[in-house]
Amino acid sequence: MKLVIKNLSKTYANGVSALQNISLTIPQGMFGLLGPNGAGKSTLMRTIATLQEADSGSVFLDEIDVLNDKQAIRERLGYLPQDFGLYPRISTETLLDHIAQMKGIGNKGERKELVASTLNKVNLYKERKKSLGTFSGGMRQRFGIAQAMIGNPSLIIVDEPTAGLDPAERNRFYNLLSELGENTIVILSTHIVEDVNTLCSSMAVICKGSVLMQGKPKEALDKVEGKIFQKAIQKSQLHEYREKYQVISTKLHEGKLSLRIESDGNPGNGFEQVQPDLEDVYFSLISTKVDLITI
Ligand SMILES: Nc1ncnc2c1ncn2[C@@H]1O[C@H](COP(=O)(O)OP(=O)(O)OP(=O)(O)O)[C@@H](O)[C@H]1O
Repeated sequence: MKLVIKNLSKTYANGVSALQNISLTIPQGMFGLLGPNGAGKSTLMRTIATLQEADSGSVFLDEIDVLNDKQAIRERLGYLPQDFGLYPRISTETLLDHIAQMKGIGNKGERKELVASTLNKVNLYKERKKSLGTFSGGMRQRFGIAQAMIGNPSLIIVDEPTAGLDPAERNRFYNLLSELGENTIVILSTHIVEDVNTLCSSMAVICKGSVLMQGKPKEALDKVEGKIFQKAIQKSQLHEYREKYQVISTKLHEGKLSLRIESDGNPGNGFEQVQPDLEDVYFSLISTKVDLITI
């Protein structure tokens, strides 16, 4: 099973070109879609989820023509949007039952069992009588996954799901997602590199509506191997260093600025070579398109 996106473009009425000829092949497993704010991730996710129209291009889930056979894809899709609307006063159990019904599970007994087992999987069974309005952010996201996974979808889309979760909830959420990735396509759209690093066997980076890379995280790392150097400088020296070097990221550490640069050879001047991580890959790609360096 794979999702094949070809030459997808979308320009909004205000002239913003959110997707510019995007082509991606997404295999089974967890796929990370990384990009900064405004990259076009949500536009792409909503288009695949048939919630908005593209101007041109095609999307196929195996033989299903996603953009033209919306009903067929909706039956096989689980979607957790970025702003997940809740019905604050309805109990968790009732709402999930309702969603299962909408997804075509007509038999009441079968639905009851499915709702119970799904709530168990996301660790909300004990909370089943509580209304969603009383949930914490992490509980809400776990409910969001429950409603996305019900009905056995072959494609699951989750849009920036870990924003605002504490580390324990984030871990729980990671575990849930990685289980889902075992026999479906799960697209995880995020600007958090750590999410992709932890979970995804393949990935893409998009920025300003274009694909900057796609492949396996390991292949992306190999491309910057031996090219990342680090040095601590004073904040006031940043401008001078940016003139001389290809600065890809900065981090404040104990009041000093830890600078990471990309260089084909050893830059000298007190720079130390470091083992690249996925964040370096991401910043190296993104820095060609947008300036993310601020202090
Ligand atoms: N309905 C809309 N009308 C006009 N412009 C829009 C609309 N939705 C998104 N945009 C613009 O399209 C671009 C891509 O937005 P999109 O929400 O797809 O990005 P994103 O990668 O999901 O960003 P974020 O991480 O901030 O959610 C942005 O410049 C955004 O301002």
